[in-house]
Amino acid sequence: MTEDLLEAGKAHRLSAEERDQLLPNLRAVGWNELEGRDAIFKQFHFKDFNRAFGFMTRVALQAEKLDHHPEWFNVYNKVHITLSTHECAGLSERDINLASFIEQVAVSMT
Ligand SMILES: C[C@H](O)[C@H](O)[C@H]1CNC2=NC(N)=NC(=O)C2=N1
Repeated sequence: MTEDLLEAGKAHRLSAEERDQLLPNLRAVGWNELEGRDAIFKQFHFKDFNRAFGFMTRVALQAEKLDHHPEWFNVYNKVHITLSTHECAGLSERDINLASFIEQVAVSMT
């Protein structure tokens, strides 16, 4: 696996310029910045628990591959996800990449 894929190296908190460039696409599909914490958040709704858990399973396998894991909450068909990077105590490119992957999976599950 390439270093790119594993995103080896230290994560850095996104600069204001990087945020201006990277966040609008995610905002457009329902991701929002949390207040009081440097993280992004989105609520997903699926048809039923099977779809929700299938979605979570696919995200979990990718998260493990990337060594970057979501904070999430599930009840029945709802999944709430918060993304942030512990290493830099805030939002990094790893969160943007995982959010983009999560969007692809969500689209394929709805
Ligand atoms: C030791 C291990 O590499 C780290 O704890 C990884 C695991 N998963 C992680 N997930 C998230 N969201 N942020 C991290 O900084 C992080 N770090």
